[in-house]
Amino acid sequence: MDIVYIRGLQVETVIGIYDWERTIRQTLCVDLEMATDIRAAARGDDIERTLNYKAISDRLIEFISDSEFLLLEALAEEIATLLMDEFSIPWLRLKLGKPGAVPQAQDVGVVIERGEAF
Ligand SMILES: Nc1nc2c(c(=O)[nH]1)N=C([C@H](O)[C@@H](O)CO)CN2
Repeated sequence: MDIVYIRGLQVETVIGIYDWERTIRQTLCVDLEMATDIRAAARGDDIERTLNYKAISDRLIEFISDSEFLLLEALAEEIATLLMDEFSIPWLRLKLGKPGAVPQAQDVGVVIERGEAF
């Protein structure tokens, strides 16, 4: 199994359970690992045969920017479903960090794995 990844993608959005959080935009940090087999793309030197991290980053930015979830958990599940459906990803590991949420912590958030690796 091979991995195409995106690390440290920063996106501003409305997210949080408190009233004050519904009135501001906060920065989330996305780390994403996606299972794939890169051999066909490598053989053909062909972007069409692999997971295009630029296209996936653009989709993530669009979706997260437009969303207004309360919980990171809810956003993470929606992102996983969307990416697996739209880009035919069999397995992914997604980390959503909310670095500003707890001032005493460097970062807080969730990590999920969905699908089956091969
Ligand atoms: N497991 C979670 N815990 C908390 C979340 C969350 O989304 N998932 N959210 C908050 C607040 O919105 C927080 O980020 C404000 O500082 C608290 N705990």
